[in-house]
Amino acid sequence: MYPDIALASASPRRRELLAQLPVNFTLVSAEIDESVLAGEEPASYVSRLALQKAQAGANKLNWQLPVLGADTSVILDKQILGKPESKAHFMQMLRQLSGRSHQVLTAVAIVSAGQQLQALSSTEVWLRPLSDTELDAYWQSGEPADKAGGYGIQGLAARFVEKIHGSYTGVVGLPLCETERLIQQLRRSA
Ligand SMILES: Cc1cn([C@H]2C[C@H](O)[C@@H](COP(=O)(O)OP(=O)(O)OP(=O)(O)O)O2)c(=O)[nH]c1=O
Repeated sequence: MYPDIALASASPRRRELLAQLPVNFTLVSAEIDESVLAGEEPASYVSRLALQKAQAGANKLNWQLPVLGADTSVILDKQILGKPESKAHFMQMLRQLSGRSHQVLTAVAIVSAGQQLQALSSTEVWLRPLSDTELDAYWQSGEPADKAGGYGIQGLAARFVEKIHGSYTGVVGLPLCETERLIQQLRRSA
């Protein structure tokens, strides 16, 4: 069937989540520079990146299809934590996240030739205290490497999570409630 939308993402999680909505989609790659700008607030950062991913995807497709982009970051005391660059970086991040709560922000953007739609999902996640031995074993699993904040709530790190307040799918990378709402808005305006 002809796709309604393109997903500008290399993330298998986003692909699986979007497949849960009644929408036909195709994939497009969109590499962008993910550096944080000087003085940039976390919410502005994730929103800008989601939009840039969608725009980069739309450019590749010559704006023939609406394109969806998303970005997830872990925020601790206004500090933006991206993916771990090394084991040392991972240990440093998870020691900071251990035994307290942090925020996970996921921004979603849909761009088409005529419009730009955006949503922001914010979730508070509480991790229990984590020992260095547990963290070492978790790093060896390979799971943390491609995850913002160095953990995956949907994977082996599930047992570290005491509670969450907000959107589970938002933490995994694509808040489905907000995303479906944006797709409906797009259809209404078509
Ligand atoms: C906190 C958390 C993040 N993540 C993932 C979601 C995102 O894929 C990733 C954050 O990196 P992003 O830069 O948002 O996305 P990405 O590089 O994986 O994919 P894209 O091509 O769309 O840019 O971390 C989880 O899978 N589980 C979690 O619990």
